[in-house]
Amino acid sequence: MYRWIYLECMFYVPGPAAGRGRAEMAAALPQAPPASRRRCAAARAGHGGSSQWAAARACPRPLPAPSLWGPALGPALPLGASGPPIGGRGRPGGGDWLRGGAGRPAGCGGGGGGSMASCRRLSGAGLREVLGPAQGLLFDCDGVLWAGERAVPGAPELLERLRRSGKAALFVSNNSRRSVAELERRFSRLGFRGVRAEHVFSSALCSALFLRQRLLGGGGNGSGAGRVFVLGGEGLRGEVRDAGLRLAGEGEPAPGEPVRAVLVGYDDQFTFAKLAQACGYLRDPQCLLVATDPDPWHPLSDGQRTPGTGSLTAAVETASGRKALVVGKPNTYMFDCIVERFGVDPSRTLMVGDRLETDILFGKNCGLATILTLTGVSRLEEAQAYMASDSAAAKDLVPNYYVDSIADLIPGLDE
Ligand SMILES: Cc1ncc(COP(=O)(O)O)c(C=O)c1O
Repeated sequence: MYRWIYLECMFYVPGPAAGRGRAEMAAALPQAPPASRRRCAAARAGHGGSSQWAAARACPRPLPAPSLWGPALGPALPLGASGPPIGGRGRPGGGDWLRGGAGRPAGCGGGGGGSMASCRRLSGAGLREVLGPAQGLLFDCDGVLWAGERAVPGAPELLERLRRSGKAALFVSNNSRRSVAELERRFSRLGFRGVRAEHVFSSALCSALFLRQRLLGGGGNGSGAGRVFVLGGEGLRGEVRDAGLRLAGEGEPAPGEPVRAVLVGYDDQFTFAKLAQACGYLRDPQCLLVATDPDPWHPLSDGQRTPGTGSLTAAVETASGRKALVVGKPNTYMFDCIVERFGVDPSRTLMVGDRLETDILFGKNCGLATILTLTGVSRLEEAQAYMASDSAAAKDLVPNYYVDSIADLIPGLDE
């Protein structure tokens, strides 16, 4: 039986952002203090702050089993004392680290990590070749597991078959609309059995962890840390509160208490007045501008599109003259959160997504082999166009493999 392997305190470079154009898409996360290893060693030695939590946050341990559904899983490590090191694997500027591979794991199976993506249909014997050595898969949610309120046919069965094959599954979503608790209920409602909130890494959760790290430095209860102005709904606001931070406009502000961050998420009540308020806070250069995800738009069932967080972030960036730090895919921060909690071996982990500019680039940035599924946003022709391009940046958007639907992966798994 396979097991996730804990990679102790690895250092990566946060991925350059992409989505609506890599250059102007949100910046990679800022450089972190090179504290990860020290933190880990200190926590193990009992100097990690609030003991058990600090140790757990600093030093994730291998899971007892890869199954993330059953009792065999064992407890997930708590995420919450500090969040993973910010950009802890980084080196200044992000630059062209994708080419060089310093600190990056070797490729997985058919060419994750540093090797060239091939955009090959995954079928027949190739399915077993790729899925066989994998210890686990990361799944994007919308467009991969479900579309709106309908599960992709065969998707619940695939997760069940992965569980029976002893392979883990975790979920990475740029959707900042809902809390992970709400997402857990959604999994259940759509027929996905046994998925728990701690298996889900949303841009709302990870943004809250990121802000906690930046504003509280991994400890404290939020008092005196200043407040966060959130452009977003209750799901996002709840994650920020749960991370121990206080929201602008709620409760009694202490006299002179500053707003230390503006967090832009999906806000379907976005207004000119809110934009102006955000810009007012951002006049203070100490006030962070953070966005949950770079998604420019989302498809609707009638073929129309609805604006995504990336559109709102662009408005705030333009009006404030500031550049947002974008936490969600393709930035590697979500993967850092996963590694902190579960510890995974990137060289034996596959990333499955439907959007080239976020999911596939995220997989690439994290050193994972990637599978594009054609049930969502991106088309095969787009991947082929990126592959034909002379631009190295475009080639980073090419998946290693593609399938028509994730149900096509089922024959590659043992009974
Ligand atoms: C507001 C919002 N953000 C982001 C996403 C993308 O989510 P995912 O990363 O799960 O595809 C969606 C998908 O519907 C969405 O509605």
